[in-house]
Amino acid sequence: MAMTRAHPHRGAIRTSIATVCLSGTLEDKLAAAAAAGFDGVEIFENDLIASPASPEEVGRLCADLGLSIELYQPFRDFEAVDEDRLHGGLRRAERKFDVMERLGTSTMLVCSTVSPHAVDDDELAATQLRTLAERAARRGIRIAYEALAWGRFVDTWARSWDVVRRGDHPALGLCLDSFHVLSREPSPAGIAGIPGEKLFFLQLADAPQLSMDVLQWSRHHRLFPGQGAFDLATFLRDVLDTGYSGPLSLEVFNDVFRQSDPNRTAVDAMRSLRTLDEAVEHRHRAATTERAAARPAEATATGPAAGQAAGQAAGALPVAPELTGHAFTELGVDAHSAARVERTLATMGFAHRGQHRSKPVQLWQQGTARVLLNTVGAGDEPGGIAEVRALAVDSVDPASSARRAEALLAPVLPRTRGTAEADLSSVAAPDGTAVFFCRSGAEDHTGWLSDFILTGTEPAGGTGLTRTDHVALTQPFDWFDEASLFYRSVLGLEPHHDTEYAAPFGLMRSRAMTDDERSVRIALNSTLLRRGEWAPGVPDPQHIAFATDDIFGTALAMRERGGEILPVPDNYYDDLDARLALDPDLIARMRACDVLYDQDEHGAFFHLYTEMLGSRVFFEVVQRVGGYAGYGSVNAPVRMAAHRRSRLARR
Ligand SMILES: O=C(O)c1ccc(O)c(O)c1
Ligand SMILES: [Mg+2]
Repeated sequence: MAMTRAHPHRGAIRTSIATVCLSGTLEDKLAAAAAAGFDGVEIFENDLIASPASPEEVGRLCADLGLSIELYQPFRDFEAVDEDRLHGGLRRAERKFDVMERLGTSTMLVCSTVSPHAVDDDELAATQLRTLAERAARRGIRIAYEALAWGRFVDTWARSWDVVRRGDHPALGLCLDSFHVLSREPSPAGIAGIPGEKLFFLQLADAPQLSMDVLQWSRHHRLFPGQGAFDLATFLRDVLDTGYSGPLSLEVFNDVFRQSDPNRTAVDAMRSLRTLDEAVEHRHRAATTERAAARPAEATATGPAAGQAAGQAAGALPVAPELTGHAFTELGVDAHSAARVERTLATMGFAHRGQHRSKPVQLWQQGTARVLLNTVGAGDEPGGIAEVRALAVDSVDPASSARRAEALLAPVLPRTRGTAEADLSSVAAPDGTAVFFCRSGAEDHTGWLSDFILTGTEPAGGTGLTRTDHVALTQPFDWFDEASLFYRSVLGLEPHHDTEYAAPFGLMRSRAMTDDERSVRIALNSTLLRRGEWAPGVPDPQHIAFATDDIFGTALAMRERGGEILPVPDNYYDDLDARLALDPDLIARMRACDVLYDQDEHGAFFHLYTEMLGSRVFFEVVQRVGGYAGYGSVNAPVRMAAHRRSRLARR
């Protein structure tokens, strides 16, 4: 499906995905690309070679699926060689042109050579590419030349552009691949100066910032835009400014995606492209506004382009409505765990405020922190099931939030609606967690609280908890990048906290996302490697963190009510003293209350944990002082070891 928004310089943007991004056979990949709504594909040669279908049949299959074949790739190690090798290369190319003709595609990607037989002579490379382009042109084919970041000689976009310019043939143009460009030059200058008609193809990929061999980086760690560290919005903005009118094509080599359900990966890919498109649009608007402000006399000149973009935006992705907080978090509990979770909530100062009119769901509340306990069938988990089933955010416009989620291909969950029950929209996150969009204070159905028969009585004094600070979910290794893009794009959050740390049962990776106002925070954790069978910690723990303005007051009040706080070892406090030389009285108070500590350039962070409740859930209490932006992940290994210890003690 073509993106409905048009760039001011051009028509509707076509979307495309390289078959190499997806797992399976060529047929699996094409079906997945089509189902996710892509307009076209890049056919990766190995996928065709392994297919029993003839090129004509593949062409027809694509046509039947509504996919255009945007590119055939890769043609390698052609240029800057001696005459013999040139003839061999031209013969090889003619055979591939035959295949392309049969497929019905007209752009061939040629990667800059890595051959030991090539020579360092750009003039020769240009001349030979021109010969290739002449042959291609006779067959109605174009050559898109791409600099691999590890090319033997041509290894930057600037040098590939120089070769293309020297080659000077209408059927010879450039392929830009954001990975090769941004892995070498995070903010490349000059791309916008390439004439759009010489830019034949654009491949998009993101990647995490890694210090490693660039070929390994590219072949194993590429990600979809928005999942890594590259500034793709600025890059794409520059490319579109050239007047480029080809497709936006994703080309991601990734070890996990190569093994994942291609339908799922293709949806992730499309979500990424739609979100990138939106980010580019923001850049465009910001730039237009800046220009208009700087040069008022020219405001009318920039007006029409901006107007056109804004007009086209109707029907595009609904902007992410402002979020105002966590509305509730729903825990699934069973007969074994329910009593323990209820007792813990009570000792934390929560009151059982209401009962759902028709479902076995309790509402527990303190301040605006709300936990729903949904009794689910008994399982065979020791200690009982306790897990996060749903998280709900308060949105100023829940209907728009839901429309945005749908436009980003989030699976909409069926509404199980009874009489006088909230008609809340919810979608499924990649790990199955339901995400609800509410307006807790509203009178209409989004005011979901009216579904509960409230006890009427305000509970007598809590422990000082005011709101939900964050919800932390452990993601299966394979879904981490997908999940982080999901929460970012669907909820309009920005990632601002990415860390890795060594924990007792493996290396962990943590990424948190939040809105501008920091009213909703979601933290995702995962192991850095797939886990084996030895995973004696708590499998995939989840937690809800509640905010307090006085951690010591909260801790004492919890203890007065018989609450258990996760014990922290003395070694921890000795180290805190050694590292940070905090006021000894403060350390003594933390030690007495099992409160952990962290600080950053903005402020300080105090936090404490409960024991593990049932299979995988625990609670945290946090106090942020002076704009501390993190999550205390430096202390997570201490917490994990403590949870392990108390689990063993309870056996
Ligand atoms: O890793 C490679 O060989 C390879 C092939 C084709 C591409 O477009 C690319 O970016 C990399
Ligand atoms: Mg490429």
